[in-house]
Amino acid sequence: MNSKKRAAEKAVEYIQDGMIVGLGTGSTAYYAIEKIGERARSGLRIKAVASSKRSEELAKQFGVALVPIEEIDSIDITIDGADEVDNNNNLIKGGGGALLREKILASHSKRFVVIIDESKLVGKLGRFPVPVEIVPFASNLTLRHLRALDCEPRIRRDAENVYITDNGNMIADCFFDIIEDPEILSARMNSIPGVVENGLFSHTMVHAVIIGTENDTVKIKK
Ligand SMILES: O=C(CO)[C@H](O)[C@H](O)COP(=O)(O)O
Repeated sequence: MNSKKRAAEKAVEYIQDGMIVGLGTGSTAYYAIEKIGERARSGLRIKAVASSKRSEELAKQFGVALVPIEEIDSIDITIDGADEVDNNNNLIKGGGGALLREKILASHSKRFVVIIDESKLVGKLGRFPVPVEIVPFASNLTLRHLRALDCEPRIRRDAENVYITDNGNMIADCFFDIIEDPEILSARMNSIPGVVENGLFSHTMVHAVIIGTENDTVKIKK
């Protein structure tokens, strides 16, 4: 079993009967959704909300019952991947383009459990570009504001075309070197008109990080 799958399957052990479960997006979250489906077929009764159209499709494929997000008040547990995790459990997310819905789910979750392999661990964030969801209107001007934060923003493309999120927006991938203070940077980014949300997730949201290692075990970082 690979490391991502090992982390995902460990996280799924936290799920109990009757819970509302947030489904993440990406290749690690895939294994979690697959495992939740397996447990559902063995009798686990849960309802799920998805952070992307892709994860919604996977849930249907694996037989995970979905509930419209408008019908819930809170989420018991969300299980999701990350692109980088620093020493304090701050995250960069959104490599899969789903950061806005992922952050909404995480912020309403009693437990937000992050599943990664060891390659995602860093001392300080910044090796991976910070994805920022921006509205298409005046995106050139929004990029100018982002550039003033000392990064090189690039509009994400999907082969030939500009990548469009599930919310009809664009992603600016912002290349920094080292991010010294993710909280301040996140606040600065979100104060720019035209920015919808950014991919920096505060450690204050994170309940646990489950790391699948190469040697058949998982480590849990709180
Ligand atoms: O934030 C995400 C999607 O928007 C993913 O969780 C992140 O990109 C990690 O993906 P993977 O598990 O495929 O490495």
